[in-house]
Amino acid sequence: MTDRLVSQIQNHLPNIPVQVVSQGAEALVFQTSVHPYIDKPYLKNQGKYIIKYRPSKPYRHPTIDASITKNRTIGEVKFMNKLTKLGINAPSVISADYNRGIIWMEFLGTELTNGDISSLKNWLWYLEKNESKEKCLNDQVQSVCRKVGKLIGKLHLNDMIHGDLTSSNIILEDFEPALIDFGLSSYSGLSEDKAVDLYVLERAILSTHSVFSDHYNQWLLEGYEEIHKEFSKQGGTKKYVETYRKLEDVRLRGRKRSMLG
Ligand SMILES: Nc1ncnc2c1ncn2[C@@H]1O[C@H](COP(=O)(O)OP(=O)(O)OP(=O)(O)O)[C@@H](O)[C@H]1O
Repeated sequence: MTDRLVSQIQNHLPNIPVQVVSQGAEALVFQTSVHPYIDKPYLKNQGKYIIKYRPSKPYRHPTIDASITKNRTIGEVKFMNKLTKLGINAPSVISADYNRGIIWMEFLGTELTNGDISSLKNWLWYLEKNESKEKCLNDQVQSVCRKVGKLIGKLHLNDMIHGDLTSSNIILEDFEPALIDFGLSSYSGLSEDKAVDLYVLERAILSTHSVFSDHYNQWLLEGYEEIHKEFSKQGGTKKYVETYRKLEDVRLRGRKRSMLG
């Protein structure tokens, strides 16, 4: 399966060495050392780039498949470009081939001591496995969680919804978080949609980092509130209160659903 898809991308991008990073339901992610045009000095991690490839789905009608691939790729690129324009940390798009479902983007993150990529999930897991409780809950962890909350707050203040917030879709670069994976992203000013985005992350933190999830989630929300208060003249505080209220509703619905099975 992966071999077939790797040879597909190699047909699309001849002579570009690629290394598989991950295979999701929707896309394959590769790492490459090659920039499609020139080395751009403003990008971090020179000589390391990411190629996200949405392969065609053989079970879909070819015309519909081509249209879905093209629209999703355009949607993700537009979303990422808007983030870059707004100064919200996320990889910069370098190049895209909409018809083939390819996005060439900036590589973010570093290697942790154990060789894993510095996603929030891997970093917290590393601490949880190797360090004391004190270190897992120290000022640095608290500061990173608050920064993540602020980052998501910035996104929501711009009426942008990530759609798949998890600790693996947050990459740390010098302890500064950046968002990745905008395959399910959308635009909405509704507090309900923002609350669902927060709830998805809250549940992801609970299941992935169960021991300290209460602390992490509390700090995330504190950061989220803080950034809204910084924009209180633009209605930030009101927006925070509305979204927080909705979050409580969404949590309640979630609890009812799990009680009913
Ligand atoms: N810009 C980037 N810099 C560094 N690593 C990245 C970048 N983009 C993606 N990755 C790596 O590739 C993995 C998968 O990327 P992404 O989540 O965008 O793809 P996906 O196919 O939607 O994944 P999934 O279906 O698992 O959510 C990430 O977890 C991360 O490890």
